[in-house]
This record gives sequence, C-alpha cells and structure tokens, in this order.
Amino acid sequence: MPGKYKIVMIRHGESEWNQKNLFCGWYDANLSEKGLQEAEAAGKALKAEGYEFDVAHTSVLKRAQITLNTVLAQLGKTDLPVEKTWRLNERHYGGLTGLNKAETAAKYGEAQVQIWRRSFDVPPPPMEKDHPYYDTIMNDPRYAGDPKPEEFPMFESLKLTIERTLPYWNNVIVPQIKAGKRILIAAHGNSLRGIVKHLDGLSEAAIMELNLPTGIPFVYELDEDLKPVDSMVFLGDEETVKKAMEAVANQGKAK
Ligand SMILES: O=C(O)[C@@H](COP(=O)(O)O)OP(=O)(O)O
Repeated sequence: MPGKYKIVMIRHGESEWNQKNLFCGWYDANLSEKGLQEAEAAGKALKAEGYEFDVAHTSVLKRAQITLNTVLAQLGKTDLPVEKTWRLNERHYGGLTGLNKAETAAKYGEAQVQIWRRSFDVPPPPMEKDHPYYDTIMNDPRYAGDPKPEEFPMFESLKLTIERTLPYWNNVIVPQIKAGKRILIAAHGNSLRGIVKHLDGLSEAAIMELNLPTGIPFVYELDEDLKPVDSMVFLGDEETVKKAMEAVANQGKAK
C-alpha cells in the first residue's frame, strides 16, 4: 500500500576527504570530481523517476550543499527553497578529524576504529585547542551564535548527533511533511543514519550495521503517523548500492 507521504534523502557525493579516507566531521571538505558526478547521476535518476520537491534541507557544509545544488540543477529547480542548518551537519569527529581511517586502524586496531565510527554512544576523543582544525571550525563565521557556545560540540557519538538532529526533524521537517510538502534532504552519513534509526525504530545494534553510500538517493514512504510503509528504497541497482555500502564499511580497515 503506498504511503501517505514520501521523503527523499541523499548523503552527499564523495568528498575529497572521503577520497583520501580522512575523518571529516565538521571540516568543510569539497566534493571530489567523482562526488560531483555522483550528484549529477542522482539528479538524473530523480528526474527520470519524476520526483518533484517543494522544499529542501541541508547542512551548512559545502559537500552537502553542492550535492543538493547539483541535484536541483538536474531537476531544473535551482530556485527551490533551501533551508540550511548545522543540525544536519555530519557528526563532529573530534580529535579524529583529519586523520586517515586506515592509518588510525593500523595504529589503534580495527576494532577501536569500528567503535569510534559505528558504536552508538562511544564518542571519539575531543578536539583539543591545539588540534590543527580547531580554529578553522570554532571561528568559522557560519557558526556565529548558532550553535550556542554551550551547544558547540568538540566531539559527537551517533547518540549525541541524534540529540541535535532530531529536534530539527521534529520541529521543522515533520510539520512540513504533514503540510504535504515534498521534501528532499541532502546531508551526511551519520546525520542521516540518525534519522533512519529514528524512522525505522532501529536498535543500537542494528544501526551499527548501516553504512550509507555517497550520492545515491533513497526514499521513505510514510503513513499518516509517519511510520514507514517502505524504508530506504535506493534509486540505484541493488548490486551497486551493496558494493558502495561495503566500500564505506571497509574504510575503517587497516591496509
Ligand atoms: O565525517 C566523515 O568522515 C564521513 C563519515 O565517516 P564514517 O562515519 O563513515 O567514518 O562523513 P561524511 O562524508 O558523510 O560527511
């Protein structure tokens, strides 16, 4: 039975830091050439399936915004209202920001990196004041006043990420869904994993297994109580999606 509402989400296309296999978090990495192509392909796939949107939501990071703009260009909808919020940002990877994932696995063990990347509530180590990206992130004018100083993270587990993403989902996105708006969200691996966990009611163990691929849109159909009648239907062939998910999972393996 088709749901009453449909919502489309997409993790940004591959970033330059995904390509180099670096923990990125709140660092504002660019899309790679491949990431741009993924975003274009995503826009074409949405267009081919006849998707139309009334409003889009994205983070304040350019890898998500450029992905969104590229998708909207393919849809011929560059004038779509776009709402940007730090609450959809990637999780803050704390002291791991800028480290290579495979090298970190070689140094601390794959099991530790798996805990840092995928455990529900074990956060990465904090970003200290002498961290190479501390000033770049802390003094970025886009964060002036929002988040408030006491909300500004120095690290985030998935649990903490969900705690700042869900208020935006509940207070901004849900009322728009209920008002019949057709919504597209372009965000990040972990902010979207948080939304998926919430929508599907996944356990802490189940969400650990989910690795979202870059640049492939996925669709939820929701009933009138916003319970999924269809979950995470990717606009891409099954084998490609499976391989892309495995590739993300493998980023934490020591080489
Ligand atoms: O911050 C990062 O390194 C990645 C996710 O990393 P993992 O949790 O998959 O290691 O975020 P994104 O590319 O979606 O913005």
